[in-house]
Amino acid sequence: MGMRLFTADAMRRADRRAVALGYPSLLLMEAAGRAVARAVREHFPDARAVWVVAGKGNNGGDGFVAARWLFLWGYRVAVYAPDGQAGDAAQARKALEAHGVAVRPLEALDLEGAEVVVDALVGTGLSRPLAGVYAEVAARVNASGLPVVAVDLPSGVPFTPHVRADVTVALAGLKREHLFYPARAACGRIVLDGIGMPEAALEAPELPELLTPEAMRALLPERPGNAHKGSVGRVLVAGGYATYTGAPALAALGAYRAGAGLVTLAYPEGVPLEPLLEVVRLPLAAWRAEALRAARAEAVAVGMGAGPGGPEAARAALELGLPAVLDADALVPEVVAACRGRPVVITPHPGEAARLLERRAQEIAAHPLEAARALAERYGVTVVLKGGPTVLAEGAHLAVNTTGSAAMATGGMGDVLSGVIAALLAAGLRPWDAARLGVYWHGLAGDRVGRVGLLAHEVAEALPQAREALISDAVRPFWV
Ligand SMILES: NC(=O)C1=CN([C@@H]2O[C@H](COP(=O)(O)OP(=O)(O)OC[C@H]3O[C@@H](n4cnc5c(N)ncnc54)[C@H](O)[C@@H]3O)[C@@H](O)[C@H]2O)[C@@H](O)CC1
Ligand SMILES: [K+]
Repeated sequence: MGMRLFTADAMRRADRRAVALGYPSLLLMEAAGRAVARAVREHFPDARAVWVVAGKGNNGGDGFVAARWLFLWGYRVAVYAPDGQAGDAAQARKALEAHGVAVRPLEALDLEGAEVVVDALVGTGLSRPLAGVYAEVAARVNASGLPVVAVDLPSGVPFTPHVRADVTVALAGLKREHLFYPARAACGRIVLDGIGMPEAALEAPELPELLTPEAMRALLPERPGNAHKGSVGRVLVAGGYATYTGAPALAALGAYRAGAGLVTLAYPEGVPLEPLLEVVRLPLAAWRAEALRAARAEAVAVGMGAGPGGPEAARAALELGLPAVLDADALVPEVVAACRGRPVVITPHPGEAARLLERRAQEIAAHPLEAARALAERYGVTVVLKGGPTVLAEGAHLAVNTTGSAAMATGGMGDVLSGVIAALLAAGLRPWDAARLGVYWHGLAGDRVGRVGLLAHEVAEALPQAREALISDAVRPFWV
């Protein structure tokens, strides 16, 4: 089973399924609280005094459990919470108080002497922005500068105000707030703990898939020992325009670094292309399919730096009937609308997606999952909606990438990605597999180069070693 990205509702359903399977919910809370206590011990090994702020729901219950274990491990512990817990959370509170640990009201919060704060005010049960004493506690915790370990989610996200955590212990599964900004920025380092939740309870194929190293490794095309340059994928890159001489070259580089055997670059005659020794050049007087056939390609990437010639280049490339990646200047509604049901991957950024959906780019960026799904529905193609994180859609399937960083928001990065996906299509992968693996691998390569100042060609250069790392099991997802 692939890993899924949960919403609060979906996690509640998983909870109920676990209970229906016979799994006692108090055991989940015990495991959750203990995982939080362990996270405190591991991430702040020098701390001896931990203050816990807890709410009325199960998130608070996890906080009481964490406080009990920290107390038993010899920490100085102070716990602040309102009265009125019920069910498991009330039990967890009693178990803590049985050790003689007093729970004081939130209003009495005094952070003097604390070395770490555990934030267990609210988790997935948040129903409105924090206000009153909760908002005050969040503000005081933030202002204290003390390290914060959040239980499941930093309390208050995705609204403001919210707690800003250094470590967030995600329970049972990752939620949207752990992946998407601005909430993600409040999480700090994210560690996922399974809390003993039965696998069957977590099965939720309707939810977006999270791209994991295991799942992506399985998609890597094999490279037979007797491969030759014509047998592992021939890619045609079509693009370029007066001032955009680097974009198609970067796509060609991406395709080669992702394993293509031969890359041909078609571009308008007279465009002074960046030199790339290994690329076969195909200068054209006009964008015509007959001319492009000469490349004998198995997949095509079109649109990178094509300027106003983008739509024409795309029409000619699509006439070849090959699996295709449409990017940049090829992403106009009339062109994409002709691709329904064909093996076509489109790779818009929010601005291009806005053009295709006739919406505002801010709207797309604020609701990327919904936008990717809408694009897939409207155009009947495989969608790669680039962003932090990149979101993918095909038919009813959604996926969210887990590699890459804001360092990859630089010129040419998307061109490399188009080349990578085209190489994977040429190697025989289905569009959904080529798109998911391409996005994941590209991000992984970026992560290996650095966190700021990345150049697109460096990311392309890092693709082979990222692949080696993936194959040799040396890649850990960000939540481990
Ligand atoms: N399967 C799971 O994921 C498990 C989840 N557990 C914990 O349970 C949490 C969810 O528990 P609940 O559904 O009880 O919800 P929470 O405890 O997250 O929040 C609900 C409580 O917060 C109050 N509340 C909501 N919005 C508020 C606001 N703005 N200001 C002040 N109070 C507010 C509600 O009235 C209610 O008392 C998870 O985040 C996790 O920490 C664990 O106990 C173990 C199992
Ligand atoms: K919390």
